[in-house]
Amino acid sequence: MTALFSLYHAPSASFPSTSFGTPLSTLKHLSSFPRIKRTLQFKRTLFINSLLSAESDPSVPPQVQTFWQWLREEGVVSSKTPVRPGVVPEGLGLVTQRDIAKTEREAGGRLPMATLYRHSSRVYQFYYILCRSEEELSEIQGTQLLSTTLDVKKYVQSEFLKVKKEVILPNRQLFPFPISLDDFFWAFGIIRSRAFSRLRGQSLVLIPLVDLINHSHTVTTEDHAHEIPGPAGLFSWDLLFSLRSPAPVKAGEQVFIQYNLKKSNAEFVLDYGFVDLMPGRDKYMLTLKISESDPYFGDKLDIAESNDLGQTACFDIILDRPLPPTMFPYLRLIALGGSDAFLLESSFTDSVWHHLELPVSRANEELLCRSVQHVCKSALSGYHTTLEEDEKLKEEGNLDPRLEIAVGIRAAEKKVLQQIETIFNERELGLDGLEYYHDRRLKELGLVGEQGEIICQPK
Ligand SMILES: C[S@@+](CC[C@H](N)C(=O)[O-])C[C@H]1O[C@@H](n2cnc3c(N)ncnc32)[C@H](O)[C@@H]1O
Repeated sequence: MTALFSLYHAPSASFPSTSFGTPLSTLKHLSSFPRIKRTLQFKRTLFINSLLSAESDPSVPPQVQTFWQWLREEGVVSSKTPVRPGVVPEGLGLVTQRDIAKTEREAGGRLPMATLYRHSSRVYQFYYILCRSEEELSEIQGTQLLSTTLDVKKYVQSEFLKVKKEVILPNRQLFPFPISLDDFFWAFGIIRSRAFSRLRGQSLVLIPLVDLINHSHTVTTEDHAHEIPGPAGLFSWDLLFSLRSPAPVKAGEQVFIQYNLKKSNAEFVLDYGFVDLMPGRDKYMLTLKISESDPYFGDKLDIAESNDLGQTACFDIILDRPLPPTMFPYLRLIALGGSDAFLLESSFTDSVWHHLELPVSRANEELLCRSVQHVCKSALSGYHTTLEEDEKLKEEGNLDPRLEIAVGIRAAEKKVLQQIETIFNERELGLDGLEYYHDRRLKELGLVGEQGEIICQPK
């Protein structure tokens, strides 16, 4: 693995594993902008002669050429740097200047951390989901992506008001122009899509140049950021942050990393502005809840909690994958009542979950099937198009890229909902053929004959 860049983070601290984007929960814990150290030290001596410098590549925007030139003057990059900025289908990217195959030696230079350059709108054409008009957002009407987007928007808006009051207004002279909510959305987007996260106890770092690296679904490891000891100045030694290509790359090709293996396509759109081709990213989150008005609420909650679930449980349903294993027991627990309520008695405390892993009674299984079918139907009725209409639009092609993403997201959600519906429709049709708690109990007691008949005396 070749190190593309290595850089020093002052003061020294450990760099645990790194990837782009950070969980929203992490951001929610930040009451204001994350504190970002102002200086970084890049390693000074880097790899091989440039075949084509960024400043001689006319397709690279002038701001990036100026930036690259400045990096050269600062000694951050040199003729030996193995990559250069290049114009690629994903906007800008890092293109190799020679074959990259194995790890080599590095040294350091300095780079002001606050140096950020605004990208052309082309690169970020998908990004501004937070800034999209009502009309554009209506294309994802009914989707979980829309509700998450609106929640995030509300959160960022409230953070903006706080930052404006506590930081911007009292320090007006520090800002070259008035900061609007849209500027704040832009900054939020930059951090979400470009910052390295999970560094040094959850802080975020923005690293210009390194952040030009794009994502590819063909990369199956998030192993690209490393912490290595090395020289951090003339007389100092520290831990260096090193970005490495996860795979060998031929000269002139683009280097990619894997941004995140776990995120859904909706999260990809929200964080990075594109959908990924990796299978398993199309998901629908089904939220199930034990109602407070349930006469057995307390008992059910105890059982859920002793099995690492709660009053509310969220299940990620993935397209073309089986349902999460704990979903059926939880559904049976919610639906438990009537003559099945004996399972909630204290004598069953230790075994109830085991019983819920298999069908309890016809009534219980039928109730849960109907409830899930109802949830799916109601979710499907919230979209303003049908799956067939979406598929037709996709087939016709020539969609505006933003619309293509919207259609992709809403079609994927509908496919998952239809998949869930089909599973529960088929289950309902097969209710008569299932074995329930009492059947199993009679078998255990030896009260069922060869032909399935109930016998009076144990065999
Ligand atoms: C960390 S930046 C990478 C550099 C970026 N391409 C640029 O021009 O500055 C992340 C952004 O690059 C774009 N990007 C990265 N990988 C992509 C991919 N596989 N497909 C489409 N866009 C991608 C998205 O706009 C994403 O938000």
